[in-house]
Amino acid sequence: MFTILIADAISEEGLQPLLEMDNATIIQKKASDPEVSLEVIDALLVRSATKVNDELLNKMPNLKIIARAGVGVDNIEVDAATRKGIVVINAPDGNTISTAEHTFAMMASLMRNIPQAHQTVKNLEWKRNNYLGTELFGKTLGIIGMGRIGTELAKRSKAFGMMIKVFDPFLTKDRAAKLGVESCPIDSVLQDSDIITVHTPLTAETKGMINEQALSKTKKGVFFLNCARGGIIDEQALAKYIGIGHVAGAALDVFETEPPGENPLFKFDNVIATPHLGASTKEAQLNVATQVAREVRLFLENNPVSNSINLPAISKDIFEKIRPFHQMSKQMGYIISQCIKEGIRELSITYSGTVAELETSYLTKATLAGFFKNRIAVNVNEVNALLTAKERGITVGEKISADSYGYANCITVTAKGEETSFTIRGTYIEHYGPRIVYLNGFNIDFLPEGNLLYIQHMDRPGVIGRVGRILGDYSINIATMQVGRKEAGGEAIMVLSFDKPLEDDTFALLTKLDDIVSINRITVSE
Ligand SMILES: NC(=O)C1=CN([C@@H]2O[C@H](COP(=O)(O)OP(=O)(O)OC[C@H]3O[C@@H](n4cnc5c(N)ncnc54)[C@H](O)[C@@H]3O)[C@@H](O)[C@H]2O)C=CC1
Ligand SMILES: O=C(O)C(=O)COP(=O)(O)O
Repeated sequence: MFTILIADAISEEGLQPLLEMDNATIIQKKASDPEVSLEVIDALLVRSATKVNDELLNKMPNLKIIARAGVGVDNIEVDAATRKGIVVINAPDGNTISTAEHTFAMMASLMRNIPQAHQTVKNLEWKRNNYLGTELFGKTLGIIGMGRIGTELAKRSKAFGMMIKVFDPFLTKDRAAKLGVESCPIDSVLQDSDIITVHTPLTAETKGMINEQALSKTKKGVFFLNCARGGIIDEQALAKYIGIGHVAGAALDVFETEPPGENPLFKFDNVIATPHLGASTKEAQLNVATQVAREVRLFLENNPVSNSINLPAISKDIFEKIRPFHQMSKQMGYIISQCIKEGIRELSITYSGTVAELETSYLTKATLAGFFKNRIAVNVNEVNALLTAKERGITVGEKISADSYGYANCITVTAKGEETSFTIRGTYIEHYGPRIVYLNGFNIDFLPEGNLLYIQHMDRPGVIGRVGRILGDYSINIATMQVGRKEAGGEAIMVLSFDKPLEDDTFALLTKLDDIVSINRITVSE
């Protein structure tokens, strides 16, 4: 049973995929509501109002996924979520049109003084001479950030006869040409534009990117728009430049603090504002809610998600192909972790045969997840596997090899510690399942599941019998048993499986037997 918290106002109609789940309880309350038991929540859905910070995440140990029903994830501490292995997803294109339309509406309103004039009419005033506007036609619009919203705004503005200059370091010349915009350095956008609008995410790099220095490079009489994020345009600097009459006006949908409270910009009649309404249309809200609700459901039902911020996208088709290897990789990581008794400094994984053509990086992360399970307190999964390895100084290597040891596919994992190293190899056989075919120098063949006992011993008569006798004396049923050796009379291994975990006292007796080199209890769950 899953518990899903919808912490902000999200379209009920869009939430249908979640509401229809019969194994989920949906709670629609603020995360700060004392009635909400944060510790049981599996999935959290938010818009921009809820601040998902480390403090909140620490109260949600069961949380597996955070869904942002919108684009900007600056209200979510993605690094903190990643460290905790929590997947973060958003709805990247559900509100693009609405936000582009809102930006355009703000631009048109600003240039024609519509909000100010509207208010005077309602106050029974008729001040036609106070509101001389400016045409959009023939003006240069400077767009900083030419992503989805910037692009849709450019299309609409071109239809109004505007010239478009764009600054976006990730925009290629080809794409700019296709869109009919001029791609140029930021200073050129600042110097030549009549109206400047920002459409970047709020990041360390974009925060305050329109500061006093940038404003000083603009034309006198320039207009500014911010329908992206408060803070991209420095509010104090903007107020100063409006105050001295350099900036002719500004239209703002977003603020450094929301709600903004007292703000130096509000005293200017040529500043118009909306309360973060860019995405507030019926259509956008239905789109974003449906997108995230579908993704959260897919995720909870163990399927891949496409719009993750901290996990590489993987299609359902590809995921279906790697699913068996994914499980086997986790199992191998988990087995290695129980066989090598020290901390490791290196984990290298070699893929051969058909598996080498699949998304191997996902499998590498699964191997690490298996390795860290039970070694560290944090839940490690594909989201935080590489980060966790890095934090612990473990080098992770991935190789493709042409030698698949006669199998259609195989994965070889080697872990190296200071003193020891351990190698395991597995193959997946269609209609038969995963098999471990090599353990630290020995060919073998066993199913990596359940309660296993891995014994390294000398290949001498009676060893297997002595092990069997102790198990028999304690009424322990051996489900399967596999043996392997390099040469007669040398070292050998046996791997046994049981229906129940082996008790401590039985295990202790086995460790005392002659000719046993090492003995490991291994549990492979999932
Ligand atoms: N007011 C509202 O209600 C809404 C606001 N937004 C905001 O709008 C932003 C943009 O949304 P989309 O266009 O959908 O995102 P997007 O990811 O499609 O586009 C962002 C663009 O900014 C560019 N960029 C990143 N760093 C840059 C930099 N330092 N300088 C110049 N360009 C840079 C990227 O290359 C990308 O092309 C979102 O991050 C969000 O904060 C989004 C939706 C609604
Ligand atoms: O999608 C975005 O980035 C937005 O800013 C929309 O925010 P909201 O969901 O309306 O709080």
